[in-house]
Amino acid sequence: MTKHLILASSSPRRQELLHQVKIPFTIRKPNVDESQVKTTDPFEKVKQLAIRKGHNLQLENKDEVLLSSDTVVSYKKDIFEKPKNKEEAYQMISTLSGNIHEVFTAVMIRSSDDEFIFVESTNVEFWPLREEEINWYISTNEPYDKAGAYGIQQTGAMFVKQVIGDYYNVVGLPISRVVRELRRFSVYPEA
Ligand SMILES: Cc1cn([C@H]2C[C@H](O)[C@@H](COP(=O)(O)OP(=O)(O)OP(=O)(O)O)O2)c(=O)[nH]c1=O
Repeated sequence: MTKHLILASSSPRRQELLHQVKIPFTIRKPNVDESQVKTTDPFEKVKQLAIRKGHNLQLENKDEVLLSSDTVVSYKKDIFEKPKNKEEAYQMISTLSGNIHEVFTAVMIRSSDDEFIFVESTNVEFWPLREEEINWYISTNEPYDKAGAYGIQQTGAMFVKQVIGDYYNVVGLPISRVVRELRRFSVYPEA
């Protein structure tokens, strides 16, 4: 029997990507204090955050399947989440300038009798950036709701020299793998 997806996320990108592949869903927003997760390892961090978001909400019946997710940007030993202000946004983008960084997204899928979590990683290379273009980009206000202070799917595209791995993972959900894993939970696209 087909089950119904509950998206435990307020990210507009995750909603758009599920719409793009025609998976019907209902949004239920988790309320999680992300500062409780202390690990400095990006793989562990996204995993623990996705688990917290997923377990913050109740499954209301056996026909529901819940999906939660978390994305961070990582360069060398640093983890970049959403910048809190202009200075943090500048610091993040200037660190990424001219370098290859990694984007980690964890996805947790759970039903009343099963649970599965995976982490996908994508490498992104930025062109060397000028101070003026970084400041101009920050003035568009695009960085503030995005891990690493850029949106590859928006104006941030102008920084990207190459993407190695799943592009959609950078946007916040590795959608083709998600479709495959959801099938195992009896959640399918609808025409
Ligand atoms: C790197 C990058 C991140 N992002 C976004 C994806 C995520 O929405 C956000 C990382 O923050 P998250 O904490 O993963 O997600 P969120 O707070 O937006 O939503 P929720 O916790 O309710 O699921 O950064 C982009 O949109 N484009 C990009 O290029």
